Amino acid sequence: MTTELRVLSEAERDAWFGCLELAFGGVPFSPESREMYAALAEPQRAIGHWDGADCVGTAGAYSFRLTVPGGAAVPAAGVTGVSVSATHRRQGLLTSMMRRQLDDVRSWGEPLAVLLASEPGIYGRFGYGAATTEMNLRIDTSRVRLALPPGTDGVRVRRSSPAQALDACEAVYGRLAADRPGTPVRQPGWERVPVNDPESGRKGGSPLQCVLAERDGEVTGYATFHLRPAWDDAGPRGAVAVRDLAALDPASYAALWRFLFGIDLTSVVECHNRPADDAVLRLVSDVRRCEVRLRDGLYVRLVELGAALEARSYRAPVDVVLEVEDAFCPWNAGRWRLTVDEKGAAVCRRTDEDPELALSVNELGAAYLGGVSLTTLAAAGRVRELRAGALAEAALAFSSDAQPWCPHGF
Ligand SMILES: CC(=O)SCCNC(=O)CCNC(=O)[C@H](O)C(C)(C)COP(=O)(O)OP(=O)(O)OC[C@H]1O[C@@H](n2cnc3c(N)ncnc32)[C@H](O)[C@@H]1OP(=O)(O)O
Repeated sequence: MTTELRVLSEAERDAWFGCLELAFGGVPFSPESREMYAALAEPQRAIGHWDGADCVGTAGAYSFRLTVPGGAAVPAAGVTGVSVSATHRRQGLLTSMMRRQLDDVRSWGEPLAVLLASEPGIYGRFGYGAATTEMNLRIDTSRVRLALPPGTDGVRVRRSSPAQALDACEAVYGRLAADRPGTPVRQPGWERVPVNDPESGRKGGSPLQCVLAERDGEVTGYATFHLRPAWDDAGPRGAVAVRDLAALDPASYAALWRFLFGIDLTSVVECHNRPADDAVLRLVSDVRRCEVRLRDGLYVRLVELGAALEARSYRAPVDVVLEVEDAFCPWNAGRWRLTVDEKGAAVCRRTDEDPELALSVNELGAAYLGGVSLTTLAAAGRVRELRAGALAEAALAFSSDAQPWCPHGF
């Protein structure tokens, strides 16, 4: 069987989307979701595999800018919509799309590609490393109390509709983005994604609800959530399913959590996709009644290794020669000297000096946003130290204070 791989044309969009929908089980997207994603789509950056008139493979790449350690927003291809028809799986179609896509991303001059994987086993072979961790939480609010910081009572929490709160929420998101590596800087249209509310996403809960935190009339935070109220003779049994929560200061942050903890007819707060260092775990009285589950989040692929390593800043000076393996993008393979000055600014150049650390591009992708330590990767046998001291120096330089996190899907 032969298939043709080509850039998507306008006329082919519906067939491309149909292939994607079927590959994920055939449950149709809601009309609103479909319209929203169609508006965000960048067809000139999407590719499809065609078997005659049938679309049998899809892959897209949003033109993101991603926050990296130090706060810069670096061009990154946001890989999305990857699928191969069940009739054509395990014949190399995905591999050929990843080949074409990474060549394209390189030709566009974007040093990074990033994605959220449907399954963790798929993308390592293409040089992606899991760089962020998502924390899922289930808090027993009938038992857990919050230690509120001074000023919490001065924050007003008021209801708004998600649609009306959109601009205020975006302003908060935008102010927080530079401090959180892994955050996509949202471009116009993307503000709709966190408030998109198809019935299938509610899991039996209410339509999306929203509250704003305000001080002196200024919005200082927001939370969006679904409610699944329930009760019986023994008391409240319902759940608050938090979709999003962000605040500009500790008092606003605590006020939002206090509101969520106190909603009548509920005894559980569930959160999906919180950052691994979420301060809520430092507010609670009983961490044992907060079930924590960690999973992989954003995967990072250094497409142009030198440009990528120069685009972020570092926590400490370092001068280290890296020996990098990269079978899928061989232009990155070989020795690179990374030199970081006192201000954290880096120069990364080809060298033929003796290597001091040996690793593959996957480990560099995992460590890139500062959330996965090179020391931990070395303990797992995935980084080799060839000069004593090089590992500790590089691990410190690569680390980030805030844990990297990607707050929304794409
Ligand atoms: C960013 C995103 O959009 S993530 C979404 C990914 N899409 C999905 O999960 C939708 C359902 N699944 C699919 O559409 C397909 O099965 C895909 C896209 C995951 C794989 O497509 P295929 O064309 O079958 O992959 P291809 O034949 O190129 O396989 C390449 C290699 O990956 C392996 N592989 C493929 N799928 C998986 C998987 N789900 N888990 C682990 N390994 C996998 C293959 O075994 C093969 O390994 P090999 O190189 O050692 O032989």
